[in-house]
Amino acid sequence: MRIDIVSLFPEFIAQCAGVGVVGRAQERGLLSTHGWNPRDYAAGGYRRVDDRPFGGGPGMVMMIEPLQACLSAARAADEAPAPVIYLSPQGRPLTQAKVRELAALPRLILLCGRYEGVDERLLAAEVDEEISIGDYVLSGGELAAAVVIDAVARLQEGALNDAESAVQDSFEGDGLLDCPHYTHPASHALGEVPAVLRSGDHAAIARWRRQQALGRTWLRRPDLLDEAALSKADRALLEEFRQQWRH
Ligand SMILES: Nc1nonc1C(=O)NCC1CCCCC1
Repeated sequence: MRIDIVSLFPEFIAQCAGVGVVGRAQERGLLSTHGWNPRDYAAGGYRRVDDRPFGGGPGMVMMIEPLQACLSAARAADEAPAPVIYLSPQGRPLTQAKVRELAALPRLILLCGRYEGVDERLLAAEVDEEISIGDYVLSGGELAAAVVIDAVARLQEGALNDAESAVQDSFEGDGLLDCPHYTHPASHALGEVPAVLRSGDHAAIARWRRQQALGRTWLRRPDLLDEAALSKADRALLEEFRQQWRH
C-alpha cells in the first residue's frame, strides 16, 4: 500500500511513520509513505501558501494553487488510483470499519490542512472524502493523518506479530473494548492480579476476559454494545457482570 501525504510539515509524518509497527511495515515493503510539501509548489520567491480570509476574521487560509500543484505532483508519482482524503473536524468520524475499507486500497493521498483551513474551492475540486478522528480541533491535519496511517498499516498482511494481532482482534474482531491486562509482580501495594489469571485454567481465563470486555463496554461505551452481535453466552456473561456490578 502506498500513502502520499500533502503537508507543510512532511518531516512530522516521516517521524511517526518511521517507528514501531508502521516503520516495520515499511521495512517489510508492506507499506510506503511519501511526503509532499505544498511550499515546494508555491510560486514566487516568498513561496506563499496561505493568505488572508475573504470576509475578514482571524488567521490565514491555505491557497488553491500550491495545493493543486502539489496534489498533481503526488498523483503523478504512481499510476495507482488514489482517493484524496482531507483530515478535518468537519469530516465523517473515523471508525474501524472505515479503516478496514481504506486498508484494502492500493493507495491513499492524505491532505493535511493548517491555519484556519483550506480554500473551499480546492476541497470541492480535489477532495474525495473528509475524515475526522474526533470532535476537537488540532493545530493541523498531520496528527490525524498519522492516526490513519497507523491504523491502516496494522491491517496490512504481515504487519503484526501474533501478540499484536491478538490486540487487534480483541477490538477489531467483535467491536468490544479490550479486557484489563496484568503482569508481574502478582502482588503489589496497588493490588493483586485476579486469581483466575494465575489459575492455569484457560477456559476460565477466556471466560473472564470475555466477561470483562463485555462489562467494560457496557460501562464505558454502551453505544458499541448496540452494534455488537452478542451471542447467547455473551448476554449471559454480561448479565452476570451487571448483577455483580450492582451489588
Ligand atoms: N479533529 C480532526 N480530525 O481530523 N483532523 C482534525 C483536526 O482537528 N485538524 C486540524 C484542522 C486545523 C485547521 C485546518 C484543517 C485541519
